[in-house]
Amino acid sequence: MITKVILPLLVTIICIAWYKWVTKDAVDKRSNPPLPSGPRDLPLVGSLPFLSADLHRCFAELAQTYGPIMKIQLGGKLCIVVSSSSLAGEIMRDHETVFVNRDVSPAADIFSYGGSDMVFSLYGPQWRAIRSVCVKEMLNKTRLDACYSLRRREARGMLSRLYSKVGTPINVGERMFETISNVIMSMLWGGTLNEEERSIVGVESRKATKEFSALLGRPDISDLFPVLAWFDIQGVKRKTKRIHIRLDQLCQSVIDRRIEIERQQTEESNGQQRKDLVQFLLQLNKEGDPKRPMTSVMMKALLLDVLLAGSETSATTVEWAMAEMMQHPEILRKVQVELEEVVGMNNVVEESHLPKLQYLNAVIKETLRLHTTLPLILPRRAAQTCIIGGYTIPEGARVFVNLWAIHRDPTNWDNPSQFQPERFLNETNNWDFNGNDFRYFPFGSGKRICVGVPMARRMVPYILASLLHSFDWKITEEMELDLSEKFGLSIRPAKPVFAIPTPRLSNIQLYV
Ligand code: HEM
Repeated sequence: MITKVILPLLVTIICIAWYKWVTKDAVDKRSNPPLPSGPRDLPLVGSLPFLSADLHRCFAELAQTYGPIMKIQLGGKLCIVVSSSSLAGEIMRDHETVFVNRDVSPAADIFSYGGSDMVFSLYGPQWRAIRSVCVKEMLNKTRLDACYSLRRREARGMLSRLYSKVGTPINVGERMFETISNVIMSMLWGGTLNEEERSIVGVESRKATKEFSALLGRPDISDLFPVLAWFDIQGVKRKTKRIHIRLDQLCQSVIDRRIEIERQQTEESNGQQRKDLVQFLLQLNKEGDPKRPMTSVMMKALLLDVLLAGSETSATTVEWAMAEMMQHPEILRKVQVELEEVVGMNNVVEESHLPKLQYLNAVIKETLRLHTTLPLILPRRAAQTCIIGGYTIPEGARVFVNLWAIHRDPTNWDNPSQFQPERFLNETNNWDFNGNDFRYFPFGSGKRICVGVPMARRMVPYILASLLHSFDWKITEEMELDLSEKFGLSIRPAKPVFAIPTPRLSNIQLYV
């Protein structure tokens, strides 16, 4: 009886179990595609020991072996790197809601007052409210037009300072950072502070934002090994907190100053036009409209966002454009010929000239392609497990889109490593900055696309055009020009770019 019933039953069960076990892998693969492949990793540290400091280049090289989507274990973080325009489209457009949040490091968390800003906050009602205020009101055309006199004042100041240094080598990156952050600060609080206050606040905040972006761009053990975060081994958290306190006090002092000014104002002058952005934010704060919330923490977080996100990116773009033109004097000459035609030689550049400066605009587009300011954009975080390019991206993975590699992809660009502004002329595609073409999107794409595009579109060409219209620039043989890159929050030239200015305009009044 036992042999007749139990034995066949047992054999049947074993056969079914064996069949299930054998086919399990195939079924798993069908329903759950595998993780992408990637470089070897070691226990605990992952692939960290095998990576070089300039991550964007290193990722691009690894992609040659592992393909346009790969998995890299950085310490305790599982990272996914995509390096093709089609996969960038899958991440940033097709599955936008899954990847809409940034993967925030401990330093970024401190910088953003725990996500009360725009850059690092979670996608949700608060982010939507801040973003909408920024896009519709703070950086809209009318307000940017109204701030033109502040930008103009800073640009003229830059020309006058350069004029006093003619014939001597200028550190282009430093001067650009100074000028652009002055322009931004002027728009933020130029109507609130007097000249002396502006200069004190300017020096302090430039120093602090530089230190901040160095900290944000540096690999942090607490970020890669969350279990060690408490120990803050490199002291990144401690240093970030220290700088943050300084910047917080600085923003608070500006806000207090504005409150004091408004208190002193008479009834009639109170109705005057708002002159700067602090004034505008304070107004929102007072209104207390729940649809447009603006607490004092949000105000400070937003001021820091604009300062940090706007100055280094824009200044670096001008610095790279200048470096490329030092390398290619024929391109510099073409820009100057265009400026002579559009602006004239007895005049100064105005923002109203910018739409007519097509070659200059092509130079800027090419600079943003070849020297992609944020090479890995800002890493995103997978909110849920998702299939991209036929592979599984697990929930919580940090996702890097290697924009630097996409902007140099030979399948999309001829001679990708050459600086050729002409590629942006005579094209049916006008290669705009709206992030819809995943072959070229220097300002990112989708809901989190750079909110500062309208500001950068005015500031960067205006400053560059002013520099090239008012001065000739040259380098001597001793001033070696090195176009290699240094990886950080943004890519800067590894060695500072120096150039010597000589005035081009005969009317000295145009420099004062
Ligand atoms: C050449 C100059 C600039 C470049 C290349 C640049 C590039 C970028 C990029 C690539 C992103 C990430 C977009 C994404 O995740 O899809 C970004 C975000 C951002 N940028 Fe810019 N940016 C520039 C200038 C500015 C300026 C002048 C401001 C000042 C308002 C600014 C403010 C921001 C902010 C607030 C975000 C975060 C937006 C959000 O998360 O909703 N940027 N930028």
